[in-house]
Amino acid sequence: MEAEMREWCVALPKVELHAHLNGSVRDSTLLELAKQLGDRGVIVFEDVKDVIMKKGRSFPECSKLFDLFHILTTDHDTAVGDFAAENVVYLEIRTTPKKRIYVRLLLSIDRETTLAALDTVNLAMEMKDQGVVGIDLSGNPVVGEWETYLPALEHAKELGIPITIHCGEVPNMKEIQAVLDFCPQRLGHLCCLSDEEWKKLKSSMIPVEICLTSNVMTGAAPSLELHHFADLYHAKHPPSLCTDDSGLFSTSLSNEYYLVASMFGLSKPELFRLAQGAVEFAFADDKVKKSLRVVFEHAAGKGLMV
Ligand SMILES: CNc1ncnc2c1ncn2[C@@H]1O[C@H](COP(=O)(O)O)[C@@H](O)[C@H]1O
Ligand SMILES: [Zn+2]
Repeated sequence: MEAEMREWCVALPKVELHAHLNGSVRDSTLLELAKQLGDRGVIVFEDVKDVIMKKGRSFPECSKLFDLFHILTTDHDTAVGDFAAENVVYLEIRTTPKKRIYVRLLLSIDRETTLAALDTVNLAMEMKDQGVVGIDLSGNPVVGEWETYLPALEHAKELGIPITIHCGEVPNMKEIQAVLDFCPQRLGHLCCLSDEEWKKLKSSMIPVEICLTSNVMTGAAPSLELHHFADLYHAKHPPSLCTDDSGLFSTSLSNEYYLVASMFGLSKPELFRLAQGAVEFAFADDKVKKSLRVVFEHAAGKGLMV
């Protein structure tokens, strides 16, 4: 039964709206990269080994890892980095497609690098016909002030670039209220909201990127059972299930769907509609959304809903 449900969740077409590129690198890959850097004397492998392999991750531990990600993934050991290291300035990379997948990029403003925020928005604008479809605000949630990101985010809004914001991973009433007032196209997390903010969110109908495993692992949510997904879902507030950092938290999008089924008792048709609904919150253009709708119609036609 459990295995059958897991398989069904894998077969279900899914739309991922909240995945950090470097957070999606597997820990075995990170370990391998760290080992190579250790061998070359760039880092001390023994110092980082335990951080990479540790399972429960508080925010301070996550931010330690974020710093490490930065070193590991900008140190030219990744495929694209190898080309960059030898001054290749334009790269046409080819791959044999196994299955059809649309990939779009959101550019993240990192809370720790306020100065780059405006440049990030301008870059997103420049690259809007090259796969970049939006802006995100993320990074260590206990760092930085909302006011310092606001001008760049306002600029993005004026340019018509869709925005999603990490909000309420830690209790920060002032910022949560300001973010809700800002009214981005999507919001991520929303774990630590007061009753009043909760009400405001629900009346806004802003879609929420729900990251169950991430929230439980970082301690942003008290437990899976008590996660606010259930409340939002029953209030018919639009949620979309996401992984956040599938590598960092050893999860997958199929697993997040499975967790919702096993923890909150959603049926297959309900899970199907949850996945299907996320198409409408994607930042991709209408043409892409149209073909995604067809993917779900076909899947329903093939009897996947039951
Ligand atoms: C756990 N919850 C989280 N909260 C906030 N920011 C997070 C995050 N998980 C990841 N990131 C952000 O994504 C970066 C890694 O991917 P990229 O280098 O951008 O591909 C991290 O450095 C952090 O800034
Ligand atoms: Zn995130």
